[in-house]
Amino acid sequence: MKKPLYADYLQSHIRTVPDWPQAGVMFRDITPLLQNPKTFRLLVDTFVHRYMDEKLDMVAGVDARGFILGAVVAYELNLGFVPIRKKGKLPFLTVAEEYELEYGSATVEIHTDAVKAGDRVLLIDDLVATGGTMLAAAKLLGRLGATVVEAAAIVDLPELGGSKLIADNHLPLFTICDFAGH
Ligand SMILES: O=P(O)(O)OC[C@H]1O[C@H](OP(=O)(O)OP(=O)(O)O)[C@H](O)[C@@H]1O
Ligand SMILES: Nc1ncnc2[nH]cnc12
Repeated sequence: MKKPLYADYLQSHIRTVPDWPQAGVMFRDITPLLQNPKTFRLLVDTFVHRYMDEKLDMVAGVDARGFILGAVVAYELNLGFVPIRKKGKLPFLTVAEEYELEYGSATVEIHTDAVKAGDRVLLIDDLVATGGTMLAAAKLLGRLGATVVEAAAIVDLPELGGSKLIADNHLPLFTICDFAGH
């Protein structure tokens, strides 16, 4: 896939914090990218540019960093936004998907009326690591009968295998930059 315009510029505003939240993790911190008004605008516009001619019905964002990006992209595309949340946060009827983390497991949930059968949905998170979160979120949308047109994130960490897992599950994935070998 061709690199988006400004991919390197945007990537240069992602801060790496070694050994956070635990030893051995290189945490890719997107807060500087959001903090700077110029990079925040370019970031949002990169997604808007990619999807503005797609026939979409909804944007779904993943708890929590996917909310920051997903809501703004939805607004700019004149679409509604639905949250996919960690377990126990949504008040109405939900469906849930459990998925494996590096250690243990986690659960994400969506309201049963968040999307309709046949809806074409753009799924947004900030980052793909093992891919478990993005795949579980896509499964929830699939269980409600929606089509995930694409899963989108700012960052791919290919060494953790998520983008391959997502491709193996036939889910289209768009990311702006990756940290292979960094
Ligand atoms: O590809 P995976 O291995 O599933 O990891 C990616 C997920 O991990 C991070 O969220 P985290 O669970 O740390 O939650 P947060 O957004 O609340 O910080 C990130 O924002 C993704 O949602
Ligand atoms: N290395 C990492 N940096 C930021 N968010 C993450 N989520 C999972 N792994 C991550």
